[in-house]
Amino acid sequence: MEETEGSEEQKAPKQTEDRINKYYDDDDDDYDDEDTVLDVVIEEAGYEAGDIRISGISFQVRKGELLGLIGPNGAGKSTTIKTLLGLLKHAKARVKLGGENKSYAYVPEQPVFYEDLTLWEHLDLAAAAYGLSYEAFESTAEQLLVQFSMTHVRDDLPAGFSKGMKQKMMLMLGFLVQPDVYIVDEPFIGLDPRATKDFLRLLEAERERGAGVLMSTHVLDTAEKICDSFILISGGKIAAEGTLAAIRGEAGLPEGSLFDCFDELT
Ligand SMILES: Nc1ncnc2c1ncn2[C@@H]1O[C@H](COP(=O)(O)OP(=O)(O)OP(=O)(O)O)[C@@H](O)[C@H]1O
Repeated sequence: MEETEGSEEQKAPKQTEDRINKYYDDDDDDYDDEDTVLDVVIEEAGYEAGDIRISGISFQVRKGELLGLIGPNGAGKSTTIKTLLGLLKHAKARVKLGGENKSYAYVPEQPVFYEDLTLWEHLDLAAAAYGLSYEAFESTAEQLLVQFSMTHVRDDLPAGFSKGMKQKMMLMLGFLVQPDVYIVDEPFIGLDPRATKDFLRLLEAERERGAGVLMSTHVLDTAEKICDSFILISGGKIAAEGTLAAIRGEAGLPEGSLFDCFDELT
């Protein structure tokens, strides 16, 4: 089986699971906030020894919270996500997962899939990797196919899917396993308005269930409407963080849109 369309750093959830768990210390006495589902402290990280690309980036995601990771091109958003997934060798970082099952799903920006597995087989594989019963898998997968208008391509190979359909498949794989934490890298590019709405509705339901979400995006008007708080990264460091009100305060724009604040602060 061959994987396509993603770099080595964009592996599907199962393959990064062991790496993220490596960082998790069950016996850590400092970790006593039961509402925190993701706790990240990145001292520094880069792709080569001695070449630091991000530093001093720390944040927490609580149950039900949607934290938006924003910043200009090259600011360090993807590097932050790769670091917290344990994909960068040159990183000084600490990542802790909380929640009921200490589970997470990573939805990469570039779809990653197996050439010779159908959409249904991908869902089946993800469900098996996360230990879902066949009954639970079947009913949730059927529901997701309907919700994302993908029932007609259930038994097709994703290589023949459009960009948006591939993106929908990645989102479905995440939603299928109902993790404690979603780590989503730029979900909106490629989705049509209907799919965006479907995605946001499902995300909202997952947040109501108690899942926390870290979402990197450039789509600031949507981010402004849906995120509880933000981290603005610029030049590999945190330039501003907090609620929209806090970001407005940092930018000196009390009525400013997230877009205007972003412009001012970067
Ligand atoms: N694989 C890589 N090897 C070396 N340097 C990299 C690699 N990927 C990113 N970088 C560098 O790390 C820095 C941060 O890049 P990163 O991809 O994290 O930015 P980003 O905020 O995700 O940008 P974008 O919005 O364009 O996706 C940049 O200087 C970039 O050139």
